[in-house]
Amino acid sequence: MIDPSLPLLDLHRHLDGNIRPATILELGQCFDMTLPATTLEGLRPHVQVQGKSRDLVSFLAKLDWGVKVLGSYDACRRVAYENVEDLQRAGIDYAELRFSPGYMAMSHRLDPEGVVEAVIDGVATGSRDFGIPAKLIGIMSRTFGQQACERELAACLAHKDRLIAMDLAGDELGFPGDLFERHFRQVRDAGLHVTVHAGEAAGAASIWQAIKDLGAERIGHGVRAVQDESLLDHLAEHRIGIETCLTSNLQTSTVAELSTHPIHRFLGRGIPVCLNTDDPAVEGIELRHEYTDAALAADLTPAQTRQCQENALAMAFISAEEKAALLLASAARE
Ligand SMILES: O=c1[nH]cnc2c1ncn2[C@@H]1O[C@H](CO)[C@@H](O)[C@H]1O
Ligand SMILES: [Zn+2]
Repeated sequence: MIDPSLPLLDLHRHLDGNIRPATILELGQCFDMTLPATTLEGLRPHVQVQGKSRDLVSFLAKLDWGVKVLGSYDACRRVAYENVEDLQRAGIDYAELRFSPGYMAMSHRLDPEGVVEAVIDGVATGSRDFGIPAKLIGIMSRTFGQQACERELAACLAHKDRLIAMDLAGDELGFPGDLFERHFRQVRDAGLHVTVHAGEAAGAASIWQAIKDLGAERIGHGVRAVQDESLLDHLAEHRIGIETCLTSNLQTSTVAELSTHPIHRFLGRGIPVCLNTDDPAVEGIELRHEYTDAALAADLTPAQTRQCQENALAMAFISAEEKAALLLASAARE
């Protein structure tokens, strides 16, 4: 359930995991590409998870067509802009949109720094046109290795004043966090916040590593924290928030069913947890679904979903003034 007197925030949302199927079709035509289908219905199974994926890596393959059609910086600007329009349509009051410039640049050999500029521009224009505040988090896609992540990071740091944080995403089992310690040293030196995808495909040790060695202030997914009591204590004590994505966890087969999702344990231990979408277009859901249907399937009470809304505000990488403004705006709507 969503409490309308509190702001609705999505803190874990991949902009490049939220490219509209209709836009994929149009851009594919525009760049003269052969797509797996020529109609929306035909394309959907190639760009949207149907039921459950076998594992994280097969889920992630569904994002590929979305970035394959990014044949120009204008195309990148367009999907960034549409992402903000989607926030407005979804009734979201503030979002932290994350994107992997190297992944977006890859298929058409664009310059990742040009992609960063296009995304910044598209989101800024969208924010202005749709009246939704949004901030950007740069992603290093671990799936492509240490060097590719160096290049992604350099592209992001060239525009560090327009980003609030850096993240590490992709194949957690194949590319463990210890490969990226020097990358995150640069991130911290640049004064950016740190959030890391950890404890999704790998275990609690991956979360400890993200906190201790990469400097994570928030954890994406963090499902496997439940394996380690001392980690649960640490998360609660140090106010390290978990960005939970219920439907994503189900679709990646990270959890077998939502009724046994560890979010209850996290909330019960006083760990800051919030609900998020992850890759809305790929999952075929929006944030409202997470707060209603998915929350219901996970047996969350209205008091608990309300707590998640409050936690999201506390966890957001924005100033106290910006948080107060969001609270004020939602209170005024009552
Ligand atoms: O649920 C997820 N877990 C891990 N990595 C993810 C997830 N969703 C998307 N990406 C990764 O983020 C980058 C694009 O923003 C890509 O590397 C994609 O594989
Ligand atoms: Zn994610």
